[in-house]
Amino acid sequence: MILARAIGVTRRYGDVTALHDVHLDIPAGTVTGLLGPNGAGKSTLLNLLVGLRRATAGRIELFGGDPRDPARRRLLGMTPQETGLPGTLRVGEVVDFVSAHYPDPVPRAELLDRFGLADQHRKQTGGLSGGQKRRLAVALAFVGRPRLVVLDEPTTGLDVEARRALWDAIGSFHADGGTVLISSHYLEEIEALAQRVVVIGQGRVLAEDTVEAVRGLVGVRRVSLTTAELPDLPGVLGVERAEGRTHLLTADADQLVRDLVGTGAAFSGLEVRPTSLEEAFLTITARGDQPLADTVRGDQPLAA
Ligand SMILES: Nc1ncnc2c1ncn2[C@@H]1O[C@H](COP(=O)(O)OP(=O)(O)OP(=O)(O)O)[C@@H](O)[C@H]1O
Repeated sequence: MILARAIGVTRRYGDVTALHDVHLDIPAGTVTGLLGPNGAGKSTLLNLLVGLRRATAGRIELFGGDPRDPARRRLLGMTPQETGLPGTLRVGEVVDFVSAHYPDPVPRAELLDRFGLADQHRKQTGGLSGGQKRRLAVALAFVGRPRLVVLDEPTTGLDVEARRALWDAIGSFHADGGTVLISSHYLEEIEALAQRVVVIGQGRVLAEDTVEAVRGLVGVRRVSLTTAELPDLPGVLGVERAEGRTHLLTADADQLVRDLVGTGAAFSGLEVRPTSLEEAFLTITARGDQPLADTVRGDQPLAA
């Protein structure tokens, strides 16, 4: 069953096209990760799916109908990228207030325990740390036992321990049959949580696949060296030259280095480093608007 669906959705803000002809299905029982660099259109897509914004063209379906219908919205839990909590209310009071909107809310103690906030229930939210506020904001998305939870970069600003605690809570919701759509900049976050990943760049869906397949696509390494003449090497996705250095992009740095040594070419200052996800996206999306799977091919240089 498909819980949420974008059908040929375009969204413009004035002259900016934030999303262009996006198709996306969120099947029940899955954790889908939405991955993309800054400004890719992730928040816009999430906000459209939950009915906070309207599409310029195309259609959104939430639980088979209009996402603005309150009866449908009640089956949804959402934590937007930025949340404000009333600073003078206590943590427990905020949970009670939100719980009152749902017929069968998760009991307060259970919810706070699940999100590592059990000790904080008497504290005013204004006195919570940034990480605690974020955890509370995410916990509130789960209070009404939603069928679908939408989380927009839920762990931004959290330390490693808090991030893991949140992953555990999201993971156990999924283990109980829950459906989650989560956006993130962090590949490891998507790897930890999602089975399926949708890569979005410049307002378009560039890839939609298992986490493993997409990791292969964006797992590009940068091999840098100083050399007078670069031999022909297999598996080179792109070549850049800057300040006397040659930078090769490849999905298999070990093999590339073996091949390089095998050619007998003279080189110095060999360095291998992972490209960041951001960098990989910039390189890949710089090629234009082809789907990622078509873009990352060994026979095409990625960078001019
Ligand atoms: N309210 C708005 N008014 C004008 N332009 C907007 C508005 N919201 C988003 N945009 C633009 O739409 C594009 C997509 O933005 P969006 O926030 O959806 O991206 P994102 O992938 O969520 O980015 P980030 O990872 O930085 O949160 C960007 O170019 C952004 O500047």
